[in-house]
Amino acid sequence: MALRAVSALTWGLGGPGVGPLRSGTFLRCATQHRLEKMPSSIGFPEASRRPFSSHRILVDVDQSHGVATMKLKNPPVNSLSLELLTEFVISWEKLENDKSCRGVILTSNSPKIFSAGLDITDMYGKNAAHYAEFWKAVQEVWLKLYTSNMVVIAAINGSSPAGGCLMSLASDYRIMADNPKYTIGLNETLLGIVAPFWFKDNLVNTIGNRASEHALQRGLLFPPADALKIGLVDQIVPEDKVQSTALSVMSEWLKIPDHARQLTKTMMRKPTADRLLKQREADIQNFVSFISKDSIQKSLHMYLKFLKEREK
Ligand SMILES: CCCCCCCCCCCCC/C=C/C(=O)SCCNC(=O)CCNC(=O)[C@H](O)C(C)(C)COP(=O)(O)OP(=O)(O)OC[C@H]1O[C@@H](n2cnc3c(N)ncnc32)[C@H](O)[C@@H]1OP(=O)(O)O
Repeated sequence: MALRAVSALTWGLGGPGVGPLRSGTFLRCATQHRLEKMPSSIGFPEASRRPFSSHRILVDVDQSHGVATMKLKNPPVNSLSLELLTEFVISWEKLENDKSCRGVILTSNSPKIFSAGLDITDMYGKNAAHYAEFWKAVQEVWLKLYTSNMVVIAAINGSSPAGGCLMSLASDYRIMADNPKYTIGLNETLLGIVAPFWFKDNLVNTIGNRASEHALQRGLLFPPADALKIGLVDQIVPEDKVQSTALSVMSEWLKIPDHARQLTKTMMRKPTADRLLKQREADIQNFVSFISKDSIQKSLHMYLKFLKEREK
């Protein structure tokens, strides 16, 4: 009975005003019925799985439930290199174009590390053209995640500093493994660099202005319990429950009619995304000139040295 009510609502609202979303909505309603019958804590049945992958991205689409799991796979620390970012965009577009895919769980293939953030070696000792290409790819990944029509859930199964935190922030919901050894946050200032305005905007939209001011200036990295307290993550769960919780949360989100959720998401996020879109080229130029400075290159050099030499 409840299933029918959801579908009637969805289709009833699929009028001329939501034209571009309509056909997707019909397809997605069929998926929705099956999804609501799914015991949410189980994995995907083999028969309906359609995996695809590239060197650094593994994707497993469960077609019958309309949910994909995307895993970052760039050992040793899942740094967001130009190659990974490029492959990410290609895989993401594939999912966006797959009308049966309504939600993505973003996670890591490595134990202990969700992502070490932007690959510092892409920001150090390269030329201006490389920095520009790299930054454009960083922008593109953020825009894709932040403005996606799909439900995006970050299953943060390890540490998630800086760019790793940004990917999580761009998701709709964040579930983190409750292990005090893991941390999450925008720690750019600790590297002697500055989080750009759109990292800051995404953080402010998530945890508020005062908490962002504090966290950003000090480059704070929060253990899960503290991240939960300030709203940087939405839920913390035992390490072995991250994926099953993500599936369960996804099934709740997918009960909402797609077009209504998507329009609401757009209403909430478009002004922030537009701020970057309006000055995308200037933002690239800012990054290139900032990162090329001798003082910044020196800071990055020192930080890389610190990472290599610190006691484990
Ligand atoms: C007027 C205002 C103007 C403003 C203009 C603004 C313009 C924009 C400015 C620039 C903005 C840039 C934004 C940057 C965002 C980022 O994401 S920067 C990256 C930040 N990341 C980090 O600080 C994380 C660093 N890494 C770690 O803390 C740890 O590695 C780990 C993730 C916790 C894992 O620890 P562990 O398992 O112990 O592994 P390690 O031994 O430390 O590392 C293994 C090897 O990996 C190398 N490595 C680690 N992180 C990175 C990385 N991010 N990039 C590249 N390489 C990395 C590490 O050095 C080890 O290397 P080897 O010793 O050679 O094995």
